[in-house]
Amino acid sequence: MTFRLEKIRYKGILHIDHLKISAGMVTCLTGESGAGKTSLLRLLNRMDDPDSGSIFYQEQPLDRFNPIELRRKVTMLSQTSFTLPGTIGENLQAGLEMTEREKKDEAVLLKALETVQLHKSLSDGAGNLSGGEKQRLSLARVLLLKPEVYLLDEPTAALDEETELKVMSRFLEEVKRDKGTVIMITHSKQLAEICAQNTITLKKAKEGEY
Ligand SMILES: Nc1ncnc2c1ncn2[C@@H]1O[C@H](COP(=O)(O)OP(=O)(O)OP(=O)(O)O)[C@@H](O)[C@H]1O
Repeated sequence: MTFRLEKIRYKGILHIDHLKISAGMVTCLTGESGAGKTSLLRLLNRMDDPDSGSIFYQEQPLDRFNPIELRRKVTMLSQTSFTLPGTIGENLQAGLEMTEREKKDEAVLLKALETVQLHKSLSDGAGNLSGGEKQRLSLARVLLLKPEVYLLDEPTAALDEETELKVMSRFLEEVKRDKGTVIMITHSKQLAEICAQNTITLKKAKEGEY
């Protein structure tokens, strides 16, 4: 078990009586716009705390974790991807530096780009990448961090369907090899059908069990 939520109430947005999320699996989070999917991900790495109820990570209460340390293990990739000034290579290394990890060799960076199907050179500038390319760069950046849990908020929304499936199947293969856990918000039914081992569907502010 990775996460267990009990009697969670959050700002009138989330009412979750019981929810368990398994380790080493891909869980897709679906539900209509405004149902609270992003809010739920933010609770899981303590970007926000619930108003009441308990969340456990590996059976430890989440509020006992230092938020910064927790986010090294449970890492969120937000809906809006960003790039820093500089090259693609520098952008990849920056993710490692910002989280106080060792820099990686070029071969490792190139392998991450290949996984996300971003066919660019490490010395290319990151500023001119398209929205979909920036999204893939962000995916490569988080992949290099190798967290225990990946919280992905619509990681491929800017990609066409064919590229989305190709990128995510390779990305998830890589994560599974490292026994990582993925919790991913997606609006793509096809992506959820192909990739998800579990699906959680949130409903708008209604009492209920998931
Ligand atoms: N910190 C906050 N305080 C108050 N309301 C908030 C807060 N964060 C989000 N909301 C509201 O809570 C609702 C759920 O937002 P959330 O972003 O979690 O939904 P979502 O399911 O991820 O939606 P989408 O699919 O459109 O991204 C929205 O109505 C949003 O405006």
